[in-house]
Amino acid sequence: MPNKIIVVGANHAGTAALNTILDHYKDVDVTAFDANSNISFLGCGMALWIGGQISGPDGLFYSSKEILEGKGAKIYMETSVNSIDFDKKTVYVKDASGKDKEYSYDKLILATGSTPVGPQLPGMSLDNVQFVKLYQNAQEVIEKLGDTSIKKVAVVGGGYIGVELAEAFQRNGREVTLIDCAKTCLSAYYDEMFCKRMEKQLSDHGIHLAFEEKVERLEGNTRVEKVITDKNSYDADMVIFCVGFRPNTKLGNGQLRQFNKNGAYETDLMQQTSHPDVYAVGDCSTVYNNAIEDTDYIALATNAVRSGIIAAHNACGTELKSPGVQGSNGISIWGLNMVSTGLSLDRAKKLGFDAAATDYEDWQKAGFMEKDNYKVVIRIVYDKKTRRILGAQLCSDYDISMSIHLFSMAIQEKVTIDKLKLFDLFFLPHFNQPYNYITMAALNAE
Ligand SMILES: Cc1cc2nc3c(=O)[nH]c(=O)nc-3n(C[C@H](O)[C@H](O)[C@H](O)COP(=O)(O)OP(=O)(O)OC[C@H]3O[C@@H](n4cnc5c(N)ncnc54)[C@H](O)[C@@H]3O)c2cc1C
Ligand SMILES: NC(=O)c1ccc[n+]([C@@H]2O[C@H](COP(=O)([O-])OP(=O)(O)OC[C@H]3O[C@@H](n4cnc5c(N)ncnc54)[C@H](O)[C@@H]3O)[C@@H](O)[C@H]2O)c1
Repeated sequence: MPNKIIVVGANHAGTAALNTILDHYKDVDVTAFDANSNISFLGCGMALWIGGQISGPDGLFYSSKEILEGKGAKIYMETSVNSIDFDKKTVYVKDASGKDKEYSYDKLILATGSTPVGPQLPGMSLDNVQFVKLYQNAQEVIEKLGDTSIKKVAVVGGGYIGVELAEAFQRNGREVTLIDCAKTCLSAYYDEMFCKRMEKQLSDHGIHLAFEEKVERLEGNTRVEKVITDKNSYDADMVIFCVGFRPNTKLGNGQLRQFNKNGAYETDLMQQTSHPDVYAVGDCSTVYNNAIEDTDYIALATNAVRSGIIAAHNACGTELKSPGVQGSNGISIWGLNMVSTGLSLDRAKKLGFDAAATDYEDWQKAGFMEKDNYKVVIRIVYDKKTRRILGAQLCSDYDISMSIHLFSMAIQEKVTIDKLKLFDLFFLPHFNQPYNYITMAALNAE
């Protein structure tokens, strides 16, 4: 077992690694550095906070320096790791008081996460042009929203963050324009028929949609006033950019093997990098995607936590391999719930699969259940040659979120669409129908 483990970055992935080491390996000397002043901020709460759906940010943290130190770790906050000598196994840091220090390790876990993509456009340095990632970003936006002259908010990027924030700003009493260069919102996660349903939900609630538009510049004096796209101009007192994340790999650039698509640290199933003593976890690293049966980049808190646990056990000498991931995800906007896992039909085809989809729409519960009964739309994507399930999407005003886990497991275990046809699903009128839409969609598959 190694004596000394250093964890760089102590947000979701780093905290998961630290907790695993502290809970299971009593004799390890574990030290963590984080450049920020807080640990474990749940970014998912930012929209709920802005939209007034929760009363404040207090519940959005589940760990702290004190909690981790109480379990035996040494935690240095506001301490940036500036460089690493991977041969000498030494990290070089600048501590909170500005002093340079160095620390040696036996095993290193990199959990340096990601940073929001910032397009290089004229006007990006104007006031009220915001990014949303850290707790401090959320605080700043909330503080600025105290200014009632901020009436119009433009959200650039209609992915998960953008759609959630569009709802949040509208709930907050602002006029919202949601801009995306793609044809629709959430297009990385869902096929068009699901995206269109979300589009309708957004426009029914007053969000102005501007899709297939490319932002060219921002205009204003000191404060932003306009977003100029290749097709239109929108008045905006605040502009939020949420056009994706980029892995933060400054410390290992050129020294550790990197994913050809975006430079994330390439890891194996044990989260080990190209250097045997170095692991990488969370948003700075790759995962194995079972749907494509290959290495991939999927930035999610869930993957951060799982990869943190895996790296910690391996760094401490217990071999643990990841079963891979499916990128399962979900969103709930004004009560419209959508969940997906694996590949959409569109993405499967783009990746070269001979893919097909089987769709079904029905009521959630038996027809005689007059209350709280909602329509559900399901799509299951499968490979026509191997019959392997590649993905699934569900959409309803009913809470169908738990159904997606079945498909996540099916993709992980390489279940075929035919196996799903007579799969045992219970029936109780309070919950579902004897001819369950999952069964019906599978039975209808060609
Ligand atoms: C608004 C928003 C909503 C989200 N909602 C969801 C959701 O609903 N579900 C979901 O699964 N995911 C969601 N995500 C994504 C999720 O937050 C990320 O996938 C997750 O934060 C990744 O965790 P991480 O620990 O790998 O990286 P990060 O959260 O990026 O943390 C990296 C840490 O490393 C530290 N660090 C970096 N470089 C250094 C250095 N050189 N020295 C010291 N410290 C360093 C940073 O200070 C930071 O604390 C959301 C993200 C945002 C922004
Ligand atoms: N509910 C959840 O699970 C949840 C919630 C929030 C964030 N997240 C994760 O956090 C990460 C970051 O989220 P995100 O919303 O920033 O990324 P995203 O990948 O979900 O969406 C980015 C969007 O920006 C658009 N875009 C890209 N460049 C653009 C440009 N120049 N102009 C206009 N539009 C542009 C894309 O078409 C896409 O729709 C993702 O991995 C996401 O899955 C997950």
